[in-house]
Amino acid sequence: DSNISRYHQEFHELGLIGTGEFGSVYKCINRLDGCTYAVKKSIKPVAGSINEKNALNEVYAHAVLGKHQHVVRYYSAWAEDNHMIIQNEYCNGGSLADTILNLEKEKKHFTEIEIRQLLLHVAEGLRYIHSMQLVHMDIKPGNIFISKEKRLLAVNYDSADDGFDEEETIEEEITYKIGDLGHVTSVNNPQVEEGDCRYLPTEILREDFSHLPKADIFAFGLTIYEAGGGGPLPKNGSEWHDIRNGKLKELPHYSRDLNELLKLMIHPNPEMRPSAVCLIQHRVLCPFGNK
Ligand SMILES: Cn1cc(CCO)c2c3c(c(-c4ccccc4Cl)cc21)C(=O)NC3=O
Repeated sequence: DSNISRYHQEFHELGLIGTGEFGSVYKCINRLDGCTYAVKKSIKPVAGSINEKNALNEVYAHAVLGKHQHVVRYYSAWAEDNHMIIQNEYCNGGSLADTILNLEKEKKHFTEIEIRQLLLHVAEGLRYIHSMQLVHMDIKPGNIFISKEKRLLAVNYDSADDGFDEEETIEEEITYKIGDLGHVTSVNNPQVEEGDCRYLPTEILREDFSHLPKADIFAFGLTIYEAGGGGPLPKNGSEWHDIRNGKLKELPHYSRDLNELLKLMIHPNPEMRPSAVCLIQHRVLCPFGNK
């Protein structure tokens, strides 16, 4: 019956995990399958408006980008009492933006190995999206979500005199996933909804949409630069232009190779930036030469 909300019928709301102009996101347990989901509720856009086009875009993109381990999974979407609701995979480790903030607070940084793992996961997700002739158009730390899974690695029994005592070695497996498909569009579609200006390449500002996948690579390069401690990124002004002229501060904790790769990813000429496929084969990501 229409006046009982499907949302409250199907989900037990655990709490608010994010708000913004996009709407509000709740951590919910599905009453039927007992699993946890991230559910975004946004005001239903006016029929025929840009917002409605974007809202439908997001659902179409999720439907096309079915299951990939480095893209946040979509389960369902529906409209009720003037709201649009989308039910996605819940990633229990927060966003990359949260991690970067926490690292800055504790004066810590990602190791080069951790940066490479982040690069590889997101490059895999981008390769999949681009292989479907789609582009994300809003890659940034706030849209990369983290799933942490504890795994029992080993159990050691050493029999002390009073019998067994076992030691468990638990490893935490981290998976990065590309989320928020609200700006996804097709490679050949001339209508582009610009993403966050801090990660926007100049050619998009100039409405040159001839190399859209490379706009994702540009934003991805600045995302890694921020994860490596190069942030916070300018929204405008001379610093903004310096970056678009290919000027990036050296990241002192990381290899020359990695610093060179980031410079290539934000190259002013989109054709000079490596594709997602090329990134995955890049020696920085396959340091042991396993091509
Ligand atoms: C603010 N926020 C925090 C989280 C949890 C991270 O540990 C989160 C998620 C999502 C989303 C999301 C983004 C865009 C569209 C729909 C959703 Cl559900 C937003 C999220 C999403 O799709 N999956 C999430 O885990």
